[in-house]
Amino acid sequence: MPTPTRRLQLTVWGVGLACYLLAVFHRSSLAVAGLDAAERFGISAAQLSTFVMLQLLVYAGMQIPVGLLIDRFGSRSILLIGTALMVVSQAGFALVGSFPLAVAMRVGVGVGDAMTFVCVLRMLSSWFAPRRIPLMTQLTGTLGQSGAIVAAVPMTFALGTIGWTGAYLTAAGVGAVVGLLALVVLADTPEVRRLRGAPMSLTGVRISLAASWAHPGTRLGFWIHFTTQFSSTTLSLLWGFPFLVRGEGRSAAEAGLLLSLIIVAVMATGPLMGVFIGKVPWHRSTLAITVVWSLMATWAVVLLWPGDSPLWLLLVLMVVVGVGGPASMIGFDLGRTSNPAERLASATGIINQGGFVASLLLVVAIGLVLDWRTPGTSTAYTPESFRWAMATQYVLWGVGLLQLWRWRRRTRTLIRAEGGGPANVPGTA
Ligand SMILES: N[C@@H](Cc1c[nH]cn1)C(=O)NCC(=O)O
Repeated sequence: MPTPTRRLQLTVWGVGLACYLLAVFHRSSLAVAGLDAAERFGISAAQLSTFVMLQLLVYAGMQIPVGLLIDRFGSRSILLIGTALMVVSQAGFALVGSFPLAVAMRVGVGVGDAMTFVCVLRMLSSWFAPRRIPLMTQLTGTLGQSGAIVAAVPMTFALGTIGWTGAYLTAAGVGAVVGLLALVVLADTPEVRRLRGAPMSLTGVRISLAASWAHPGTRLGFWIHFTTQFSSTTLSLLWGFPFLVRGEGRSAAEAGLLLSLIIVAVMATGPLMGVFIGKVPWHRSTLAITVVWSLMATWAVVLLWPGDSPLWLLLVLMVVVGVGGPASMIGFDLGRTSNPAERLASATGIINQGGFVASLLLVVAIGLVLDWRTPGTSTAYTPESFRWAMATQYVLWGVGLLQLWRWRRRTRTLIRAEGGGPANVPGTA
């Protein structure tokens, strides 16, 4: 294949990244508007959290269909549909006044969001040489997370100045501009603008998914994503603010700054991890396991600390939690090196479900435990109830680590059987 110029590669990557950043922005744009949303739709805090749960549910549930659609219709087409869906739904969210319609619009945003990341990763694997993909993948995941900062700062400003409808319509407008850019610039591969895979019967779909799932590398990728990401997703999307304010006695301003540190840690460590896994692919899972142990240890110190944790400890916690994000991307690299191109997107979709399923389970578990440990129907959760609730993470880490070890052993055995080894991991050269 003719090598595309570096400039063209970077242009395609930049536009794909802009689409993903926009998806993260749309996904996070409700986090700063909680109070306005409660007032606008006349809903309680519990109903507000259904938005987040629904969003995670839709995201996770869409991953396999989206992966299959990409393998069949190409990443460009699916990415454009996803971006258009987010624009229309976000515009609808700006205009509707009832809770059920608002929920329907958030589902639309969630479906569009679910289509974005897997498309961008699939496109990268066609545009860049295999040795560059780990770094480009990390850069995409890392820089894309800044969409959450864009959602936090300018969105708060827009809500305060031009109001709900103006702020969400502006967000939709920005999305439309990025969508147009994607329409003009993106191509599935350097040679083919609109790639189409073979039509798939239901049996074909079943066989392809079963083959991806049967590969130990896909399974290892799934469990890496499952185990490393949920702490940061859950804190960022819902429980971080109440945990820091009610559970750790921090002011609202301190809590906001601490949560922003998660994104700073993502930005700082993502590229380093990309370089590491590109150079020592054999130890991708070792790095993921190290991050999981660090998460477990740091959370243990915070939860066992007598009284409120000191600020330095919460700073460390946010950094370690942030590192979990880039660590989860290791899962995608395992998916890439374990599956052929024609089922790469569906394998990526399977892996991408891991962290979001775990986050959904955790969001629900924290809510249930908080209610269980708080007397009556009060939502004045105590620091003690937050300790119990946050400790539910250890169940997910326990299950995840066991599976991680199991599938890492099998993946390594398979690589050795195929003639590879520590110095020579197939698909990484
Ligand atoms: N693990 C995340 C991305 C990430 C990278 N660094 C921090 N987080 C992930 O799976 N992303 C999928 C998505 O749609 O955001």
